[in-house]
Amino acid sequence: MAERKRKRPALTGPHSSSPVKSDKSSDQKISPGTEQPISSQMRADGSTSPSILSMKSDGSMFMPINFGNENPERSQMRADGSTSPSILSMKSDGSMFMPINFSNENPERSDWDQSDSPAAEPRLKKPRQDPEYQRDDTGDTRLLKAKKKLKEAMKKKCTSISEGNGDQQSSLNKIYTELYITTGESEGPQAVHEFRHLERKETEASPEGTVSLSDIFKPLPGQEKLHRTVLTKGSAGIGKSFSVQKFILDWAEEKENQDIDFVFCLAFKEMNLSTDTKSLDKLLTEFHPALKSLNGSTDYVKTNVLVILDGLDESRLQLDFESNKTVTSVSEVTSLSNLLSNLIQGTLLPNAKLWITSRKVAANQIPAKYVDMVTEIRGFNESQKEEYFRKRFSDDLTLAKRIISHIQSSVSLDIMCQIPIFCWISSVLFQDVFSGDGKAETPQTLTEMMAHFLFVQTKRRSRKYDQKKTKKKEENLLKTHREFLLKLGKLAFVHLQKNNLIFYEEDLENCGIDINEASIHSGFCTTVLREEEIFSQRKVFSFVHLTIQEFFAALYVYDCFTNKNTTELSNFLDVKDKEHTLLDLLKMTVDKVLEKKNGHLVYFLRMLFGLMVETNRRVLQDLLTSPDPSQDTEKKILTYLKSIRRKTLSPDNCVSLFQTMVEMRDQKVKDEIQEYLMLKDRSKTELTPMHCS
Ligand SMILES: Nc1ncnc2c1ncn2[C@@H]1O[C@H](COP(=O)(O)OP(=O)(O)OP(=O)(O)O)[C@@H](O)[C@H]1O
Repeated sequence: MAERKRKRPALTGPHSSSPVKSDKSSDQKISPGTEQPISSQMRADGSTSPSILSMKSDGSMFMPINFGNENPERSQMRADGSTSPSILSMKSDGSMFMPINFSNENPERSDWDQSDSPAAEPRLKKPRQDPEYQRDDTGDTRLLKAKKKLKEAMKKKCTSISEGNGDQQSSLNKIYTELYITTGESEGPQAVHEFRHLERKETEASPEGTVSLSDIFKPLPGQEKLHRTVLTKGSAGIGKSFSVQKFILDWAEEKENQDIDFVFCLAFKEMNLSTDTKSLDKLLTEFHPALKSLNGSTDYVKTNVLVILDGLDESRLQLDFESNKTVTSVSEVTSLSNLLSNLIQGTLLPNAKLWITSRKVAANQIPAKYVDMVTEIRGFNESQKEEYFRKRFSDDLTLAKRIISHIQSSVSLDIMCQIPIFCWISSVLFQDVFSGDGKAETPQTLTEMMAHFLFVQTKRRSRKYDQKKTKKKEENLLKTHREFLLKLGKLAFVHLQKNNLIFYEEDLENCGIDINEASIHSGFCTTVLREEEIFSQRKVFSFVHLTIQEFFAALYVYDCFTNKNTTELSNFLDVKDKEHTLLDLLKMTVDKVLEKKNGHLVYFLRMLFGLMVETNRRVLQDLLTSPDPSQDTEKKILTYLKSIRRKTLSPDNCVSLFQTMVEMRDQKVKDEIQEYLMLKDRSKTELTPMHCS
């Protein structure tokens, strides 16, 4: 019923003790009651036209593979050639004219009076003339108070994070490593990282087209006006949610973006839990109880607001931009999907900044005309990757060095580690390997990497919690835990189909999982007890990262396929009446996944097919059954994949199939692309859509 998460903010992290700078913006930007609000967001020409943006020209489809970002700013231009942001009359929001709420003149003075707190903000030097300020003869206002409370809450939420070992929290500032972020987007939907090394020098040499996280709302060189909506794309585990968390933390710690008064973060995976209608004000307050101190006033809409919508790909809402009901007031009650589509269109909170993050395959749900700037997180470049390991193992730099050189010794591992989630998995994996006998295995594919990860986590869990350890048990580690691991696989698969990433206790029980066992199986499924009462204070569970849920789902389906246990899959494939061969089942799965528009099962497909290859699953031999070798299924399914690629496929699907073949260690397409890139005169060579995508 709920969805899951990939990186999750610590809900109970300690309060940061970092010094808080004085809030220079607080007496400048908040202008409640004035008719001259946040001028920085206004178009100089006063126009109210929405932005129009071509996210990807059709032409790009058949251009030579562009692993870099040859024309990064193309996608930021409006159709009229201007780069100006959309802007809208402040007055379009009915709430602007709501009477100021005098019902609670000075309700929580004592809370606000925290002048002894290190985080206390300086008071306003001069009393302001507008009524909202006059009501408070000390100059403290409810807005300032709410802003301060919000910053404190955000700091608490974002200071530490759980990266996977449920029992261990890390400081975000300590482990956060700068990411390579470009403006515009790469041409290939999501496979770019597979070959990025081929042109790494080129991209790293030029900072052009790159943007720092804290600058995404600042105008680009040559761009005079600010943009309202930024869409940040990136593949799974590339660091989107981590970036969101870091952006918020820097704001809350008053290090960056102090022109923004309120930062609200709405994660789609959490919004999926909300079923009732509500106003935007109610939604924001549910997610950010700091707003409660405004006692119902919606004056914050007159300040500089940033709303972050994180993880669009995790959304189960149908966003309708064509025939949705127009909503202009934050107090108007409507459905959640209506609220969000109006927010994205700019009819709701027209003056707010909006930041949407999404995996690439799901990002096209938002019409280009509602996006002013596209950025893409491309993961770590060479030096950032090394920096990551040095930070993670700052107390053992020799280990960091060994891991870095080990990763660099394998081309595929090196490429995989451009994606931060794999740096994390590698650090878990190689910490274990290098503290053992030193005979490190070098995973070559995503599936193999995940298989090693599962093995290491199971071993850790066993060391920590298994009371009666016997040598035999250790040797048959995966066999011992097989039943539990496959139940987790079932949970992963059942909910992946529905794009559910957060589960309740009853969801676990429905899959036969003992809650206590799930809780101690940290590293896979972490217990999260919400600190805030968002919708209900209930125990919720999620896989540490979506990629891990996808891998578990693949394990489960692989097991069902190879053991002919297809009754469990009848909701997924039409397998009721007939017995099907493994090859049939795999073919049906490809067709089913390619049918899906949002691409949310493609990583599952990739790893399911990866498991068909013996080398990828050798570390899991006690857990999984091998297919009958006489059927030659591996070869036949590869032939099938190659035959599909000749049919008309979307670029995203082409890439998914390509990645699936790479996962099955088929080198053909990869070799053809490399050959092409070596050519002196590429113009004479004809490329297929598969190569281009
Ligand atoms: N900048 C970073 N510094 C250090 N570690 C990072 C960074 N970005 C990501 N990571 C690591 O990668 C993991 C995945 O990152 P994150 O959850 O942000 O990815 P995502 O892009 O939101 O993925 P998905 O689309 O699957 O949700 C994090 O849990 C963390 O371990």
